Amino acid sequence: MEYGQEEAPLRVLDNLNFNMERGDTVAIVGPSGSGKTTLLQLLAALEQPTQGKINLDSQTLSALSPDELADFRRDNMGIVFQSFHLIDSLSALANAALPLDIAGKPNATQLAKTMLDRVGLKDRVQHYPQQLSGGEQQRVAIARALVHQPRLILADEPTGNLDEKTGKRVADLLFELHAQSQSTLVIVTHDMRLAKRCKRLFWLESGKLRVEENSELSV
Ligand SMILES: Nc1ncnc2c1ncn2[C@@H]1O[C@H](COP(=O)(O)OP(=O)(O)OP(=O)(O)O)[C@@H](O)[C@H]1O
Repeated sequence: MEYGQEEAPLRVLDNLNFNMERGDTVAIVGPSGSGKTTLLQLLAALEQPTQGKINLDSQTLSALSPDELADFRRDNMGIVFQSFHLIDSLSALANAALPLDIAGKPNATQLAKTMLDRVGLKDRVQHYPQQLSGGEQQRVAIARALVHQPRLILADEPTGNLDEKTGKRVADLLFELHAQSQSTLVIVTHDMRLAKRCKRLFWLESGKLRVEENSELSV
């Protein structure tokens, strides 16, 4: 994966080749600037690889048009962004219901309420993002990412902005929801305690990937 102009491209990821199994938990780790977010964006098809391809089950993501990609993402992925990306003009409930609303599901509000309850925000459903703490906003973002039970959950530094206690709570929640839905969970993190809760560690450095099976899984 390269960024930038043709005459001076910046090669961020170089010849990566890996598989993930359904139900896997993967932590993407590595120094700042090593391409962790880039890799997550590629998996989310928010960026396209300069060379090579990414398949999710039998679907090659780069073969899809932007509209098809948006539909594919909506149906199959839940993305938790580092800076939440909540919509300020929508309540917590409307934010959490968004993926289902967009997909035209009739019971979107009820499912979003149930999900907000599960993330401990039953009493905050009518609050707007600016009326919520960082941890609460992150939990709304998780509820929104998981409300449609995606096959693939992608989370970029999901605990990065949170204090230790809230961070642990948010991480517990991600793993719990992952276990219940048998989805594949991919987390970008600097936090090795969080990374070690994953079955596999993807170490990125100087554009290369080293995959390590986690023998000391600490859930
Ligand atoms: N849109 C872009 N255009 C040009 N260069 C980019 C772009 N996005 C990222 N980069 C560069 O690619 C490299 C990898 O960035 P990336 O954000 O993937 O790293 P990271 O490992 O997630 O870093 P951090 O841990 O600091 O968040 C960096 O050198 C960055 O400057």
